[in-house]
Amino acid sequence: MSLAEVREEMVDEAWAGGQGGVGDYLALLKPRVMSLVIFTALVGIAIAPGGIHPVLGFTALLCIAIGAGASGALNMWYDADIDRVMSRTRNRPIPAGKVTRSEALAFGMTLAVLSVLVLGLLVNWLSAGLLAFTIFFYVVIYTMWLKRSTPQNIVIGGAAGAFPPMVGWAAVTGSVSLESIVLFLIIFMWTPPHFWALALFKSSDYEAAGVPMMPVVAGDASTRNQILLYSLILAPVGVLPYALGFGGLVYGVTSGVLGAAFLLLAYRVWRNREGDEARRSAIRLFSFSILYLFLLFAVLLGEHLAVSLLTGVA
Ligand code: HEM
Ligand SMILES: CC(C)=CCC/C(C)=C/CC/C(C)=C/COP(=O)(O)OP(=O)(O)O
Repeated sequence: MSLAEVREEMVDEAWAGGQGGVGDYLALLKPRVMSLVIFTALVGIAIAPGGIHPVLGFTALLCIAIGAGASGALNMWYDADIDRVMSRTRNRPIPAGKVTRSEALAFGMTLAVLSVLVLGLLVNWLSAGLLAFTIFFYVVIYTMWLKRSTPQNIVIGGAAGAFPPMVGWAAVTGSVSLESIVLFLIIFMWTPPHFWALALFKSSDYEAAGVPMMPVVAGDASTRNQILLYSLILAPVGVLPYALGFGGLVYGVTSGVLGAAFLLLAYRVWRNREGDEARRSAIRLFSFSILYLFLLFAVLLGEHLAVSLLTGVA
């Protein structure tokens, strides 16, 4: 069945009520992926200079979390046809028949509007504007446009995932400064190797769904070259917070070691092109990519908190 036929069939189902429970609505928020998005936003909030009242800081984080979840629900609303075809996603609430597309749309829109309004009214409008832009970028620019039209989809669209620390930083400072741009750049350079490593061993899924992901369009060899290229840029960009003085020595050393490990795994993906070893290398890089980003931001946060405690400066 083509995507157009799948979409047609789903329109007929759209107004029949689903039997979704709380768990299905929670799944619409893509909680596992969004947990790391939310963590990077938390770090943006925590290391921004000047500090913020804890209640407001918590409110900002909650709004970012709800906005991120809302964008996940809107992504699942639009991508229901693709999700039904791919083995990795066919048990999601919409293809599984638990939630209808219109229910997901209403749920996502309500949460998106609420998260932006509350952030604007209670914290500041710069961060609310950035949050609205991030949701728009993921749902409209990435999901509705680029994902189905170009193999550069995740390079450009992936910028959405890089905004959350900048939103957090803006919630505290009311500004966008070099530091938050560097945090953006780290996630921006990280996204292509993170996703293409997975796409290398899931490419048949994307091919079946007609999604022009890099390995489907340009082939595995070109994807491997590009993974290595982005990893070569990512490793030094990851050290920039230290070079610019907002990450301490512990961060400097850790980011250097983590960057070297990332590069080594990317090199192995580049070198191992055949059989089981190729698959294992790609899975290893994908899994490590998540640990890499988590540890990088965790060390930045941990060292910042430790120094603040020792010097008494928040
Ligand atoms: C356009 C950019 C991105 C694409 C296409 C992408 C794609 C994916 C896919 C397909 C998975 C596989 C499993 C799943 O669906 O749960 C995944 C897992 C994951 N991604 Fe990404 N990702 C992107 C950006 C990000 C960003 C920005 C973050 C966080 C900062 C992130 C964090 C994660 C995490 C934590 C997992 C593991 C989830 C689990 O344990 O199941 N991803 N990603
Ligand atoms: C604050 C805020 C709005 C944050 C949004 C952050 C964001 C854009 C994260 C992107 C991560 C993600 C789930 C990509 C999946 O791509 P996909 O949708 O192609 O993956 P799929 O095949 O699993 O649906």
